[in-house]
Amino acid sequence: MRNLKKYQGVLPAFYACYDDNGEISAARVRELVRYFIAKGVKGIYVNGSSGECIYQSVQDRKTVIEAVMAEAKGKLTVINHVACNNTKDSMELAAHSQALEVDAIAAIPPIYFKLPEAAIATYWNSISSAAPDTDFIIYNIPQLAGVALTNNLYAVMRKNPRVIGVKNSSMAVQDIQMFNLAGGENYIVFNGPDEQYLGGRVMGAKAGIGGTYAVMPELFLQLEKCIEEQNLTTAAKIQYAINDIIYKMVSGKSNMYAVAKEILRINAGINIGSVREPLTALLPEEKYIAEEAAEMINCAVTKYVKEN
Ligand SMILES: CC(=O)N[C@@H]([C@@H](O)[C@H](O)[C@H](O)CO)[C@@H](O)CC(=O)C(=O)O
Repeated sequence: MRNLKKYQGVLPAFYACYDDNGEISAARVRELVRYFIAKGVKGIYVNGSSGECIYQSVQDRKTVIEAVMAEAKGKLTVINHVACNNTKDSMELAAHSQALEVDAIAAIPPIYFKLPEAAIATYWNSISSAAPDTDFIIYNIPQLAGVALTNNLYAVMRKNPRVIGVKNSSMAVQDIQMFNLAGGENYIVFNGPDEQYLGGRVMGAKAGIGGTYAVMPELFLQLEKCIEEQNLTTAAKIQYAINDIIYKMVSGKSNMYAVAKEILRINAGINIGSVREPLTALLPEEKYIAEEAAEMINCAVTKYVKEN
């Protein structure tokens, strides 16, 4: 049996940290890592959707994970997403990740062209072969990738001994139950949609990776604690508070990650820049959205964390 404990818990998706010119800032990456260490999360998921990987170069992504590991090694579980939508660059990032001794690499399927499952398996196994000593996590996010992981493809991938599980961001929580049943105790499923962290954990996910954890890690840690204690009544209340905050964050035209970065400036005094075009930066007339969400977070933390 594998020891998957280092993955079991709350793992915020790491944001892209840019300087004032929109270039990757290693210093700001390291500051955000220190923030997560101080918050007591289990680990971080780097260079994923929340990390704006789709809009970054291979060198950008190498710079990010190098700065992350300089600060996080030995202190956080680090999963690095390496898919680049072509096999060659993805393998280069996989090999680079192994050299840095990340805990695991992850990969979405190839996007744009809808490839047959055999081609997807070849793509993933080629990436994994470039990091032969590193755990491999399948990233299922059909609403963005346009390709869904099936039980058949998951069975094929479990023949690769480096595959340890699935980060499941599909909105159908039953997918978590399906993949958890298929893999059993020797594999892990991570819950992807933050709005259904509770549902995903109840249906079989043993951990969560999410794009909004960064602005409210205390709430997800308290939610996880309530789940572990089987206090589902309070767990539901915290999940509802989290969802109200997410709905506020996405209530305007500004990209959610631009809003999230403003919340970090307001609540944590951390400046990690804006978002990279074509994502929409925080519109001046929508700054109130971040301010109100920041206040909602502080109120929920006082109510569900500090008073307990
Ligand atoms: C479609 C999408 O981005 N899903 C997010 C969620 O965490 C999402 O941000 C959250 O549920 C808010 O809608 C994650 O599942 C993916 C993610 O965090 C990442 O890859 O960085």
